[in-house]
Amino acid sequence: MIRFVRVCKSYTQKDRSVVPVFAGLDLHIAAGELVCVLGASGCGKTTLLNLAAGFVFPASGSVLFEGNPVQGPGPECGVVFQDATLFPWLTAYGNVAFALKQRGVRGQQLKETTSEYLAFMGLADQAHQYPCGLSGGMRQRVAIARVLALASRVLLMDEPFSALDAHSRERMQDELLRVHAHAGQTILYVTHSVAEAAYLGDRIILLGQRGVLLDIPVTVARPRRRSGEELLPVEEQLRACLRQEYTKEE
Ligand SMILES: Nc1ncnc2c1ncn2[C@@H]1O[C@H](COP(=O)(O)OP(=O)(O)OP(=O)(O)O)[C@@H](O)[C@H]1O
Repeated sequence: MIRFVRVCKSYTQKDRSVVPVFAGLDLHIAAGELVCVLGASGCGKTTLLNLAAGFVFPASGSVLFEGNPVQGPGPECGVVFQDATLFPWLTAYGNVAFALKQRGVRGQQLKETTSEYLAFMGLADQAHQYPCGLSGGMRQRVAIARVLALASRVLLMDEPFSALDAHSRERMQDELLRVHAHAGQTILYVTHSVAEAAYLGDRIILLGQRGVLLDIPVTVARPRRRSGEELLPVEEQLRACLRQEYTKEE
């Protein structure tokens, strides 16, 4: 569904120095896959999502969505960042409805879809609260409800739960798995947590300074046990690879 073909990407800093990020990255993401992306800080995880979303473009090579070059942000991709970016002057309901209105949804369908997705994320009672009256977890759930309501076929998630407390994070991870099992979106999920990647991923990609270091499937059946012994071999493989990468940097 998404293909990165010999993608080269670098950034020019203010002092004109060039930071190379990808030099010939090849990656294929199949429809319906939940792919977790791990890697040391600065290796290009966010850049990978931004390329898939059409927020930035490769210097050479191509990023393809169903065979066509990604030419800019489109309705097929929903993006969730680390901190929910909600309009503070709109309620939870207003934030979800606004996104739907942008897509031309009106009238009864607008009301029904907005309410349905807020309820799906457990926010029916908070629908008329403004973001400042919601907890961080609730704001993040509104952001996810907004993306899900748009029925994007691809979800690009950049450390979406990292600002949450441990309990909320686990709940949100399970909600994401429930949504994925229900709607089968293709998900690219950036995380710094080996345990989170092993718990969520169908497949884990470990990025390093020289591109993809590891690309492994997680074949453990769901529901998985958090840090269960079935996941240990995957976690250990990832940790060993990350350790090596950090050692090289030092
Ligand atoms: N807009 C930009 N302008 C200049 N340099 C950038 C820009 N965006 C990213 N970079 C640089 O590109 C490299 C990759 O950044 P990116 O944010 O993709 O990494 P990351 O793996 O997501 O990092 P982290 O885990 O810390 O979020 C970094 O060295 C970063 O400083």
